[in-house]
Amino acid sequence: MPLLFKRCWISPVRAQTKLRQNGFVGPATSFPLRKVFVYWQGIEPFVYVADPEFLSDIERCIGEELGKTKCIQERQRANVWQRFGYGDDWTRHRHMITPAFSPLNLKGMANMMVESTTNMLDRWAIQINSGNPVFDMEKEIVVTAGEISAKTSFGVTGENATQFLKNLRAMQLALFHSHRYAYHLAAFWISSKPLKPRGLGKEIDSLLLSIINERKRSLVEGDDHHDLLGSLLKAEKGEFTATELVDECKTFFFAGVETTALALTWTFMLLAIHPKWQDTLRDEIRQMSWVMNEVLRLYPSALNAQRQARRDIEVNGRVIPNGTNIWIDVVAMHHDVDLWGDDFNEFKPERFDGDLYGGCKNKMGFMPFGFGGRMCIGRNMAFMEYKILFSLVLSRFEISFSPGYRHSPKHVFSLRPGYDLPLIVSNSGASSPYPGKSPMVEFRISEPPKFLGFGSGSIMPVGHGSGAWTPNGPGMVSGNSDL
Ligand code: HEM
Repeated sequence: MPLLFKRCWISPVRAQTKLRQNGFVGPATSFPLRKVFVYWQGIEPFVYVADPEFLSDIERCIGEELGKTKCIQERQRANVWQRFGYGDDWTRHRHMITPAFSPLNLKGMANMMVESTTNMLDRWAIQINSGNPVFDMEKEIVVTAGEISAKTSFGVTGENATQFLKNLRAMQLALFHSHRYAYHLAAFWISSKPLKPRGLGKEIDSLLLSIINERKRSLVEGDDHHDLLGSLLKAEKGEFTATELVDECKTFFFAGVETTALALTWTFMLLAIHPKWQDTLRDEIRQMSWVMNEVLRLYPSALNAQRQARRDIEVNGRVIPNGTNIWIDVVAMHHDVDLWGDDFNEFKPERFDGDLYGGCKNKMGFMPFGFGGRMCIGRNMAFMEYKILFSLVLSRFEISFSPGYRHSPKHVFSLRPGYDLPLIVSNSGASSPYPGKSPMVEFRISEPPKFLGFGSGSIMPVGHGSGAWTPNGPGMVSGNSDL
């Protein structure tokens, strides 16, 4: 007992006193761990939250009461990156883009996903036959997810797609200043004239603008595109300015590409460690959702969510003053022993068997796609891409670890492997449950995608009342709309 007292009380207080004497100030030491406290970034107050109970109360707030944090908005604006979700007219934008994510529209995108994935797998087959079975899986996935995102966002294909992706990747490089990206992108730069990061924003904007103008012309002629831009143009009926449309396209691309690519990347790693799950998924595609949930629990693409109080908000009898930022620590909640139990650090997709929240003691403790009215609008699209990609991969290949892998997840904007993800890919010896054809090709031609879990309307606020994320639907039908 005295040892515990020393470790939990005496030592931290001593350390804190010493730090304060040396001018380091911050929240006071606390035992047990505080899950809600205030800290400052310069003159900006932040309420740190890793308590789902507290979050449940915040979630009741409507969209106008809780916006995105303005200080982060300023930083992103400076980076010519997405603006969606920050401005005062978020409601109008969200309404306008919602139909683009309808089940019918998503179904029209399945072909594009199948095509890009099949191209990747054909490349793999050639490389394996040439005697080199080791792939840097993160790079493979970033390239393919980027291609899928360019196609599904604004229908960019062929030569245009290649040039567009080069520019966008170069812009990502300029944004993230990460040596890892520099490495991947170098390959694209070698074969084309390098772009100056400063000119990139403008170059991408003008490329997008030309795509948008072309698409507006073809829309008049009755051309029907099933990508996100196509649906948006049909819905907005000239209401959006050219700048807004360009911003929207950038949002579609950036919001979808990193997040999905990382979910896929970490899944590859975990499936290589747990080959049993590769077999399970070959037999039972339904379990793909469990695996994706579990991957996003362990390695959430978005490590945190942020909000800003737009008026005084009452939470459990306490008031969060107007203007206060709220920093929600998603990764802390996803790894909280009190919420998940002793096996919280283990890869156990079966915890999602029959439970949308994986047995989490509080459903707000599992929020890979955010929460409330601002929850990720592309989550069903991500699920679709995930399922298509893995069903195609596993019907042809087996994945195993390369001894070169060094496990060191790194927080560079999102959570990514610190030192590549080298994996060995071999032709699958398993008997495919889909002899002669890929499962998703069948899905593509026959029926509406059952797993997408939408309600029936086109404008569907999500996550209201019922709490956090509802992968298969029940909470997705309209409730108290805060749109
Ligand atoms: C595994 C894949 C994905 C993950 C983990 C993910 C996660 C997230 C998260 C955490 C947010 C913030 C939600 C909040 O603040 O409460 C978000 C917002 C958003 N996501 Fe995703 N996302 C994924 C895929 C996609 C895809 C494929 C798209 C499609 C283009 C997309 C489009 C968006 C948009 C437009 C927003 C802003 C929504 C708003 O502010 O109203 N996401 N996403």
